Amino acid sequence: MKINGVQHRSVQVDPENNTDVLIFDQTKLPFSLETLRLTECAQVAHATTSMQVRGAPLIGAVAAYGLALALRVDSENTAMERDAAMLAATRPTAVNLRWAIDRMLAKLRPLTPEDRVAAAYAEAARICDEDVAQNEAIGRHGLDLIEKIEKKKNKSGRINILTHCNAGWIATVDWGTALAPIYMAHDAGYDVHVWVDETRPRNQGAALTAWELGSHGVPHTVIVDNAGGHLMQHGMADLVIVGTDRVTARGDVANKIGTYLKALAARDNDVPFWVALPSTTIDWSVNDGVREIPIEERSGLEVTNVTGQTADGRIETVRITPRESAAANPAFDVTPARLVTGLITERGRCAASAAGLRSLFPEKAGR
Ligand SMILES: CSC[C@H]1O[C@H](OP(=O)(O)O)[C@H](O)[C@@H]1O
Repeated sequence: MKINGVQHRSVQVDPENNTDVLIFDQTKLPFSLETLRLTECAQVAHATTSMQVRGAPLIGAVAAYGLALALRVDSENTAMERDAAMLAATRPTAVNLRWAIDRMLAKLRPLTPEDRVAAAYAEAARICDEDVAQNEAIGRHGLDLIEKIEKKKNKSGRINILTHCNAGWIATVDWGTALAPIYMAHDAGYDVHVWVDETRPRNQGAALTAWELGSHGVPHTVIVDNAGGHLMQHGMADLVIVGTDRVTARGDVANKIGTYLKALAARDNDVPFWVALPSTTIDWSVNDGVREIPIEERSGLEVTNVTGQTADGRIETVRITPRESAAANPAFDVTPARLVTGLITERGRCAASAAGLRSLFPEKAGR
């Protein structure tokens, strides 16, 4: 995505040394855009658990480079398997992380240790290039959906889309998933406006989606997470598009906490609820999302404290609850397929069902 006319990806290898991994520190946004230089595997793991880097497709891509960094230190089997397992364990819900590590190991295990470093960087680069192409295709298939909705509207041409959390270009290598169709619709001249769920507790919407859309000139309004149902009741949302961290073989969708509640409100108000994802987010090995998808439990401090910028520009974290109050912080929830209007993938749109997914990915049918 372009920022001030300069093309950016969310992860790249430093062209100066073809070794170090460069990401944006997403915990610094929207107040500053800072590049983080990762030179060893442990730094990749920390960046992932601390959410300096986040977003299902992106944490997979960065973990792939993390394994390449690890192999530079020790490319023997024992170290490779240990470092791969450590990276895969950094976050449990986004299947892209496990998928990327498994793909890297499948490529690297047959090689001699001497050949592994170069092969790892090359495979990680392929993962990144594929993510960009997949997300661009998601954008095109989502744009077609927005165009259809725009034609059906009998009021002003403005298309109001609600999104939850951040599934933009900064959550992927580029383009994003849920935001890719929005960028393309905006660039195509459609009057698109986005209701941006703040997305407590880490405020990925208020801090990241709002920053992304504002940087690209897309009209948007930040709202509290609990306002979405009201807007839908009053016909102020034409469409909901969200990203996802894991979709099951029957179309159940794990995504940022609060997504399920949005889907319930959308169903109650006949608002189309679409989920955008590259096929690397599909977990063909599970069906029942509520029972089978591991939900990350994060620190309660993310609930009891908030971080923001003071009037004189300082970044501060303050407590918003009594010290003695406990806090629970499940980071994701699962929306059953029955509440999902459809899935937008790089191969097109389909119903959130086993048959729908098989129609787009027949090679996975026999799994
Ligand atoms: C295309 S990002 C998909 C997904 O990942 C985000 O989770 P997190 O911010 O915890 O990494 C969010 O659930 C997005 O919808």
